[in-house]
Amino acid sequence: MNAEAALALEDVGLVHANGQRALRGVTLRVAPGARVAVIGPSGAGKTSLLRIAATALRPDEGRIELLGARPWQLRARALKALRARIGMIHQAPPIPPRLRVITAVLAGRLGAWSGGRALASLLVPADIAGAQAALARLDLADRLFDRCDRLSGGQLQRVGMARVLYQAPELLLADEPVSALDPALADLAVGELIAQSQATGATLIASLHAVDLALKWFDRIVGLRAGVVVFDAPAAAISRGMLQELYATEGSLLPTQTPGFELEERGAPAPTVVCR
Ligand SMILES: Nc1ncnc2c1ncn2[C@@H]1O[C@H](COP(=O)(O)OP(=O)(O)OP(=O)(O)O)[C@@H](O)[C@H]1O
Repeated sequence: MNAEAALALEDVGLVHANGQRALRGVTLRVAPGARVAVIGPSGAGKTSLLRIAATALRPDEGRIELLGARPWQLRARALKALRARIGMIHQAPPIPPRLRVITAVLAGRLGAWSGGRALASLLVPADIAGAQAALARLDLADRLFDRCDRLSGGQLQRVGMARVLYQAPELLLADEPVSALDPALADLAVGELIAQSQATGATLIASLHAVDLALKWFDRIVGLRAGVVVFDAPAAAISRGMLQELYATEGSLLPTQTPGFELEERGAPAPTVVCR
């Protein structure tokens, strides 16, 4: 594998502890700074794929390379340092309910700070302006000192996103990051993830439920079904037929956030398309 990829998966397979296979023969190469959306029906393996990229799960088969390293060959300290360069936005962020919003956002940099600074920041918030700026990007600056258990699901989702924007990781992973947001906020939030990648050069890989959101914002779309990559193509080359086939198990109904979204048939895909 080439050391320059932000993420390189080669023939990766994953079987969950209960014997359920989630991924099979996944080969994917994402260059530094690239922006990739992963789409596919429920149970396709999107979360499993992102958790492998975040080193939260170890593949059972194949090889993974992350930011120039082979994570599962690293010693504990080096693996921790690698993880501090990766930011994961969860569908339901794992934030302790009693935490204040500001503390939850500042926690984004705990992995990069010294033990003393991290501890001090939990007691007295260190960078109020920085946390507020990250929240303002998601229209949430006025909730800075609220407790997280006083927030709605959509607000909490945006706090989780602000935390990772504040972290400013080299590899930004997002697992259905806007599933609890209304269409206008979802559009704003995905736009901010793209802006972050453009401003910092971070690689962005996001799984998205809404196909129209993926096509609007991302350069490259990976279609996953039953744990297998069925296409990997520039957004401009995605055709209605490819999407209908991807969502065939859901009656070919495309999940979109815009009612009546229609993708015009674009004919034969461009030559760069990889269909499996
Ligand atoms: N912790 C787990 N234990 C056992 N099986 C799991 C676990 N997590 C996921 N699976 C199974 O692995 C497969 C892929 O699941 P995954 O959550 O990765 O898909 P997904 O595309 O993210 O789905 P969704 O869009 O519904 O969130 C599914 O068959 C699922 O049932």
